[in-house]
Amino acid sequence: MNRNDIRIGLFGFGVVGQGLHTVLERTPGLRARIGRIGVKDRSKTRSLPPELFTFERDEVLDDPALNVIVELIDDADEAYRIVTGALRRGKAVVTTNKKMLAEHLQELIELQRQTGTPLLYEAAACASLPVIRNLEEYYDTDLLDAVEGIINGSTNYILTAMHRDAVTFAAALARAQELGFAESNPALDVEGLDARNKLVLLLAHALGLVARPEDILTVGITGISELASSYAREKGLVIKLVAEARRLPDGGVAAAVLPTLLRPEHELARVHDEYNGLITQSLFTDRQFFLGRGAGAVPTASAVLSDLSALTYGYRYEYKKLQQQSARALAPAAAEVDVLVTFGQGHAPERADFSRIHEYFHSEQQGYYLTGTIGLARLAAAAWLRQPGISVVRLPQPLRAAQAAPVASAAEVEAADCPA
Ligand SMILES: NC(=O)C1=CN([C@@H]2O[C@H](COP(=O)(O)OP(=O)(O)OC[C@H]3O[C@@H](n4cnc5c(N)ncnc54)[C@H](OP(=O)(O)O)[C@@H]3O)[C@@H](O)[C@H]2O)C=CC1
Ligand SMILES: N[C@@H](CC=O)C(=O)O
Repeated sequence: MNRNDIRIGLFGFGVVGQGLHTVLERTPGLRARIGRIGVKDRSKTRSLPPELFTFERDEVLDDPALNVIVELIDDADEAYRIVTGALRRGKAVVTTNKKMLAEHLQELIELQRQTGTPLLYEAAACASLPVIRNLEEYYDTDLLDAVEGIINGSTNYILTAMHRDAVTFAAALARAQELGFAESNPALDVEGLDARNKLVLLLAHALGLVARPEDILTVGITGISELASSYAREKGLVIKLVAEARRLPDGGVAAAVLPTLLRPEHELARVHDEYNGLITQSLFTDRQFFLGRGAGAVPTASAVLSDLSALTYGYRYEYKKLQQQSARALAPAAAEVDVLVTFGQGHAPERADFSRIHEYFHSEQQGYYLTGTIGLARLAAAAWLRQPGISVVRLPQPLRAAQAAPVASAAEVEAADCPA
């Protein structure tokens, strides 16, 4: 494929698909044209000539006039069929579907190797931020210790609107949907699952680990309590949904997506609206920070455009960290985290799950909270974590290797004076 002859078979003509059309119209220097568009809904009026559209997947995949497939649909199962079908036909693919990628990453890496056909997905993690290719190429030799970021635009938009502008959760979510930031199923955003899927991609390209999404502890923003918000306000902290992956000294990796209290001087505390921010931590460069729009039509399409351009010079992911690392795995049992847990009477967390309880508080009006240290595996397995009426927010300290300390002694629990 050369820069003067990019013939795109496009799937999806929604927010990102139309964004790609806009971006291509305004990009001199790359002669790309959309040859066919696969969509689903026969009743929709389209802004382009009807003969461009089809409802048959194979009409696009088998069209010999098209030399690249761009998959921009919101159905992960159908996206999987499109992407694997294209790779098996030897057609290079660009996709934005992080759910599909996270669920099938190992298989898709294998398929690229078997077919010798590239699959690029810069927009699937952090939309317009150029993170995947940077993690893959720039940090090829200076090995990364951690990535930490706000990697979902909708939840950041909602939290910003609620805390800065005093908008309700429902109104902020509705606006994020109108603006094209939210997933078609917004539960993926607000329950933290979209951030988790993106973290799977970052783990592979930053730390050389292909994780199963369901193995990553994930808490979204729907349960953040009023008491947690007032705790944040009183301490001068902000709550953001943060995804974090960190190498532990024994070689394992701790990873989680958690609402997190951040100090105002933290880079991520100043990431607002639908913006994303990603911090990398490596041995030689130390700390670096990427900032940019994490959702929306044209910003997302700009990353798709960049992938199309990369294909014209033969670029493909080599999954360099996967080659460099041997047998790296998630190790939640070797990690711990400091959390704020708020709860009401009759909804207390299991105190014995904590290795240390730092503070305990009760307010007649607002309920109870405790702060403490808990093993990541313990927290993930805790039945109380998913109970209504209990809210868990990470304290500002990063994930870290678990200390040898035993779980809270009876005396410590007694001293903390928590209710049962
Ligand atoms: N919106 C954003 O900011 C970002 C989105 N993404 C990802 O990009 C993808 C697209 O998102 P977005 O554009 O917002 O979604 P939209 O809901 O706006 O558009 C979805 C498109 O997919 C088409 N579609 C759905 N199911 C099928 C199917 N079975 N066969 C063919 N076409 C189908 C729809 O067809 P029809 O028009 O007929 O309804 C529609 O054109 C998703 O994977 C999303 O996660 C990634 C980064 C940012
Ligand atoms: N729904 C996603 C869209 C981009 O990936 C988000 O809000 O981040």
